[in-house]
Amino acid sequence: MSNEIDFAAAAAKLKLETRAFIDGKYVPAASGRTFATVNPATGKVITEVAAGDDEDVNRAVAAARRAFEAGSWSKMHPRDRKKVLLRFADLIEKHQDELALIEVLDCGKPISDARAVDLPDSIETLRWHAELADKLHDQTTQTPADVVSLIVREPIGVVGAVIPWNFPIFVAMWKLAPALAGGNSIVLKPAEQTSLSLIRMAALASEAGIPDGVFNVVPGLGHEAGKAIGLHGDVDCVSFTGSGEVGRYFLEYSAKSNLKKVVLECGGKSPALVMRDVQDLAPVVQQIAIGILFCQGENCSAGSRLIVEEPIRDQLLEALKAEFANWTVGNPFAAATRVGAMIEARHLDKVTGLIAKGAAEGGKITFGGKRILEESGGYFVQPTIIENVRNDMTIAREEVFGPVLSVISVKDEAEALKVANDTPYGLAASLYTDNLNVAHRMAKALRAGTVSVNCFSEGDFAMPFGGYKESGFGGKDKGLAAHDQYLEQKSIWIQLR
Ligand SMILES: NC(=O)C1=CN([C@@H]2O[C@H](COP(=O)(O)OP(=O)(O)OC[C@H]3O[C@@H](n4cnc5c(N)ncnc54)[C@H](O)[C@@H]3O)[C@@H](O)[C@H]2O)C=CC1
Ligand code: BAL
Repeated sequence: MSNEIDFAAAAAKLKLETRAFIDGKYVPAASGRTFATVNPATGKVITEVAAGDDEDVNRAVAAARRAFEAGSWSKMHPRDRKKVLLRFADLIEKHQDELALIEVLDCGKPISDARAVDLPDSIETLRWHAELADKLHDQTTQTPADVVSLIVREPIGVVGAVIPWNFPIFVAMWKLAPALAGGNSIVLKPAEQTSLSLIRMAALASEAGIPDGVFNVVPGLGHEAGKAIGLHGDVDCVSFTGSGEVGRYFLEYSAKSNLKKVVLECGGKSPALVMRDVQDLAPVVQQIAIGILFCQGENCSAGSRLIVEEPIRDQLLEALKAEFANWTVGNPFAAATRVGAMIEARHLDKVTGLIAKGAAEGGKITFGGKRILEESGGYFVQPTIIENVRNDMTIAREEVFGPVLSVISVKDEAEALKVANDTPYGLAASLYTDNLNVAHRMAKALRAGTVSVNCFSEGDFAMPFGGYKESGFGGKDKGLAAHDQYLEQKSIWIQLR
């Protein structure tokens, strides 16, 4: 497939599975209800998806628990689990064109992103965690001669994974890969906007040899299926990515039910800081643009606040506007498209509403700022730059989750850090400087879970990812740290006789 017509035509021919996947089988929702899933680039209904609720979650959790207790996965030799997960990765790779098309259809993200980032990174993430299945050793401690101590790690049990719509397969993989590698059973709830790719992936998990009941997918609405997972007394851990509002619900659900472990990744308002010493602005503007425009800004770590030292502000903004002009917005199936559609009409309204508020509170829109391509029926927003932003304005405080960059000028490094850290969030920050001392000093001072220097990056799958402050709670995705979320630690103290 090499051109736009191929991608669109191939997407039109997809045979989409829309049912839940419970105990190794596709099944309709127990209630028989469905909900519509919409193509964000056309506003048209793609298909109807099973609307799982309490009953479906109960069935999925029961299947997950049965499988866990039976031990066909949880007690399998870790080396064999590794082989199955590597087969799962191979199958995803074999079907990656199809999965990328589904992702684009349901998410409105550019096909170039889905093919170059979402799918390959998901596959590599799965492989990396699979490889760890037989390499994470237990520990011992120094003891008296007549004692043996063991610190062993055991799978936590049934893991609920509640997934957002911006990176359905990718974020799901951040959770599934370490959880499965550790021997857990999973009940996964995709975001209602983007259920299709994860429903499809369930069949590949089964084909790879993951036993029935270990990998379940229950599509459904947040306040039904999501809430049912959160409140379920037999779910041991929930790993969630999404809004802070819903993250807080999961803490409440846990408190009201079985005190299940809760791990939250709740977005951000990440700064991109540009220091006056930067000599070559060309690579910097590219990275700033990627930071805010990749995935049309629907990215938890999006660099949405540009904090720039006054002496280089005008030069930087001029170059940045030229760079923004290169980011083609439109049909996500077109190979040249770099900015797709906002996920849904409600989100489009949120993004355009925040842009308007930014202007009303004193910001100056100097690039973009409007909904475009309305005739397509899709939810497209222009890449947007708002200047003269103060850090106390709504546009600088709320997560926009769109292609909207707020520009805040500062006098010096101290003010840059003060503004960067003056946010309830703390997910990520990127920093541009040619001075190694400035880089180290500021990287240490930034209150964020990930700091990238001279690039916009979350780091690869080996790097832990999660936020400080209201951006994160309870653990990290990715890296070795991700395994801790899904493993209990047991101390065994043996008195020798
Ligand atoms: N990666 C991130 O950091 C993400 C951040 N967001 C932020 O959240 C804002 C709103 O987007 P939404 O789709 O409304 O995100 P959301 O937080 O409502 O949705 C995320 C997941 O939570 C589930 N959910 C929703 N309500 C629930 C409830 N009451 N109980 C249990 N589960 C529930 C959803 O079905 C979905 O699977 C966005 O504008 C963006 O600012 C949204 C998605 C991802
Ligand atoms: N940046 C990938 C994860 C997320 O946006 O939720």
